[in-house]
Amino acid sequence: MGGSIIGFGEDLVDWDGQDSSAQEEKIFVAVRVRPLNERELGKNDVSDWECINSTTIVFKNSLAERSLVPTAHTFDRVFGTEASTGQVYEEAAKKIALSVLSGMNSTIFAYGQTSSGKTYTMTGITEYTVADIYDYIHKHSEREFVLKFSAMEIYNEAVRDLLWPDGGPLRLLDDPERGTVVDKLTEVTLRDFDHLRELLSVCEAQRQIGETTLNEMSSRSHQILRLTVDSEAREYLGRDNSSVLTATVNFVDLAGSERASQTLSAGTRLKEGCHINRSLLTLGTVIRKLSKGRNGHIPYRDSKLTRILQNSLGGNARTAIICTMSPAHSHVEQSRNTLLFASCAKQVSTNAQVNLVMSEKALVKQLQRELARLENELRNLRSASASSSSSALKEKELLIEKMSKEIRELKHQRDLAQSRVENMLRAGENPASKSWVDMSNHEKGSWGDEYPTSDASEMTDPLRSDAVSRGSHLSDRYEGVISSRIEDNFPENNEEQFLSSDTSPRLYIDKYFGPDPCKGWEKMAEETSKNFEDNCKDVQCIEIDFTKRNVVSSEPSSEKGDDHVSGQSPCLSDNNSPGPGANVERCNSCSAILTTVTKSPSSDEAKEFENTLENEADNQEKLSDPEPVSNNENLYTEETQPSVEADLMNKGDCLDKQQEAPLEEHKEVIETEPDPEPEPEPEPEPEQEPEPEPVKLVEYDLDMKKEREPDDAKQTTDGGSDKTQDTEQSASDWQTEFQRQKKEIIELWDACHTPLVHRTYFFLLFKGDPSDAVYLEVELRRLQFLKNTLHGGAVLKDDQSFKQAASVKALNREREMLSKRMLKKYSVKEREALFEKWGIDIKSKQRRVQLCRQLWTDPTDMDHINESATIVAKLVGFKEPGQAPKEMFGLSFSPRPADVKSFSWRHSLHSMM
Ligand SMILES: Nc1ncnc2c1ncn2[C@@H]1O[C@H](COP(=O)(O)OP(=O)(O)OP(=O)(O)O)[C@@H](O)[C@H]1O
Repeated sequence: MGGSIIGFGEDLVDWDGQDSSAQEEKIFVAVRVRPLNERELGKNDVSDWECINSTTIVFKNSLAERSLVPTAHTFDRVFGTEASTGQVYEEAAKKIALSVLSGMNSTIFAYGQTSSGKTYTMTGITEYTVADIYDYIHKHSEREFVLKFSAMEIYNEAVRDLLWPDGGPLRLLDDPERGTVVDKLTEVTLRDFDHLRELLSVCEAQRQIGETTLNEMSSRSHQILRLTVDSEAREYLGRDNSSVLTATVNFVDLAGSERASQTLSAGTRLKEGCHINRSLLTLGTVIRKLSKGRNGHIPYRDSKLTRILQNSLGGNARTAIICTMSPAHSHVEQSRNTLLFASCAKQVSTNAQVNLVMSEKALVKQLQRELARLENELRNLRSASASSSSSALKEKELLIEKMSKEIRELKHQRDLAQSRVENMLRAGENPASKSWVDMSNHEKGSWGDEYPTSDASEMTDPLRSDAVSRGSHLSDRYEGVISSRIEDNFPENNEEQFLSSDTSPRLYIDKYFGPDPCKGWEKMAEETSKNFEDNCKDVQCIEIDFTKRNVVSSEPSSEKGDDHVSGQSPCLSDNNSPGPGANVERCNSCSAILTTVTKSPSSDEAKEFENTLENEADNQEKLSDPEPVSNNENLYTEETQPSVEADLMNKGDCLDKQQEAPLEEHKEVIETEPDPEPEPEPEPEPEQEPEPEPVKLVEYDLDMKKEREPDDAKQTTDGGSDKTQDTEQSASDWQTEFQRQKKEIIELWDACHTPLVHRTYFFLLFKGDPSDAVYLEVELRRLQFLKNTLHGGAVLKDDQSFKQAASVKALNREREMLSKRMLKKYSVKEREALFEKWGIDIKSKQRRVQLCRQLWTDPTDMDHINESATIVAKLVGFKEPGQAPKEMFGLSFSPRPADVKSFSWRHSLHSMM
């Protein structure tokens, strides 16, 4: 034997290096010319045909006839009169017949006119094949083989069991998986070769034979001998991962076509001849139609012969047809018909594949492996994207560290200032204490009169000096405001109480101005810092170019605050080129936070703040306004720290909203937002800026948080700064994008021939939760890569995912495997309902396969997709739609990012592309 079976065990099996997956190949067609028989020789008949080489037969008669018909015919193999049956077997039948050992169905036909040598040839081929099979079995003890034999004949359109001839005609049934099945056909498990020989003898004896003028022993029926070979590696016997190769080889000895005039038949023979000719005519029609590319209806069902042999006629069995013919001139017409049939058969393709029957557990394991592979792919993609942005993350961490340091510094300075104030008040040694005293004396405005703002620089108090050095007199104003408030409300003669050692002005501030807005600020600031850190980590993939641009272009300042910005932001770079627009939002947020913390207040802002304080009703709200703060303006800082915190918190809240807002919106805002920096002429002139200044980006964020100036009121209203609205908008953006991405993924699945179980798994996993964004992205990226790979991109031929994705055949196999599970997973009623729903005739053949072939075929129809996913989920055993089958497959997806809610899918998608 020339071939060998390799890869036993779990792997598929090859024969002679054939691919184990389904393969399309043409029917192998050979022609055998028998010698002139005695009758023909007795009539001095001459031989019209000659095989001039191993593939060509030529007609060698008169010139007149030669001009009308083709004289040379080429086939896969032609055998002249001298060829032995052994040779015919070796060169035309063996390879295909023995495919049965590698799990492929096969069929060997003999076709030809009566008395041309069909039975003579097929008997030999059957015996040679069986001998080789047993020879193989003996040489391969590592596998356990089970051979089963059955035999039937179709006589006058009735199917007879040759191993149980008295059983009466057999019915044909349509089985969705196996095709046409002969009901109740006897199948005998063979003990050994001798057992088979005995059975062959029985068949021979049982077959309908009659004497005709042309053949004393003419077969009056089509005979089909069927040998099924199951094999399983002994090593895996009874184990979970065992799988069985199972295939059938058919030996078909057709009845011979005949002419009543030639056979001089009448009565029974004539009737037989009619049936024979009719079924052969159908066979010829089937072959002719198949040879033309299966256009139109293939009349398999017109005869029992073609119904039974449907799998061999353009189906899933490797097929060889040996056409026998007489060379006699008297049969030239029949011979030409035979060659015409052979020529058509040559064009017909079959699609054989290895029939590997897996155990349930093996099937689950295979699916498990597939899912594990996908999980691994996801992980790799994720880590690849993470590492690509690790430098950005580092910068963010540095920034966070610096911010924390700054906060600590601010806290320290605030505490220091506060204690100084209190000490001074207690000691009554500075103007502040005087103010309190004055207040108690009801000297309205005395503070402001005695210590006008312009004179503040003359004071020696370090706090004031510090404030003055910053160019701001807010502390004066602030205290003045406090004094006037207390003047109005403080009870008379309360000085003693007020100045008592255990009483702090803060108590009064609390009492008359509401609770300390700074209370708990440190904690909140720390938390905010932490949140910010998390957010930055979450968006580690954001691009930093744009942010860099912001900072570089920020208003130059010698102030410490600006140093903070330039020293700690990841945006620090001299790279002025704007980054991708999609990253603007996040960067805005980050830089805005920084700027809010570090920016010095302007005198205008101080005034505004003062006005704010004067408005008691709005006190709390105003204190929370995100006014810029100087880290050195202690009092001011103290009172405005909540602004920083509120701003930070607002940033956090609106982070996603900003990220998901369309870029255009941002551009527009960037270009139209007024510059809040103090200007002598504060008229904003955005059009004067040819390019949006980075500082404006920062300002945009600030302004998003604070109330607009009165003249900006309209803008504020129109700007839709309402947080709820933004949140809703953000949610709706996400949903829209989610649906779009899901649709794209579904289409890519289809284009990449992704396994249905995989599709279903992910489809059910994605429920529209923003926390699934990362999975959605990774899957999308994976598919886009695969699609590029499949459609002309850089192709890694040996890449496993490429092979898997590219395999339509694998997908077909998966469909078939799924169809097998329908019996288990659906009741008869449920199946019937499904067939009806999916437009499949409940009596049609292979209806379960038909249904599974329809699953996931229309990526544009979401109802179809939903139903497909539901069915696959049920077949595979997902407990319920939406429940990821991790338990079943023993999978544990990597934990999701801790804060995926703030993960910007849009940003990461852009950054990954
Ligand atoms: N290649 C051959 N060499 C020698 N004898 C042959 C050859 N082919 C056929 N014969 C003989 O021709 C006769 C008819 O052969 P066979 O019965 O196989 O024909 P058939 O095609 O099966 O006919 P039918 O269709 O009528 O059953 C037999 O006696 C057989 O031995």
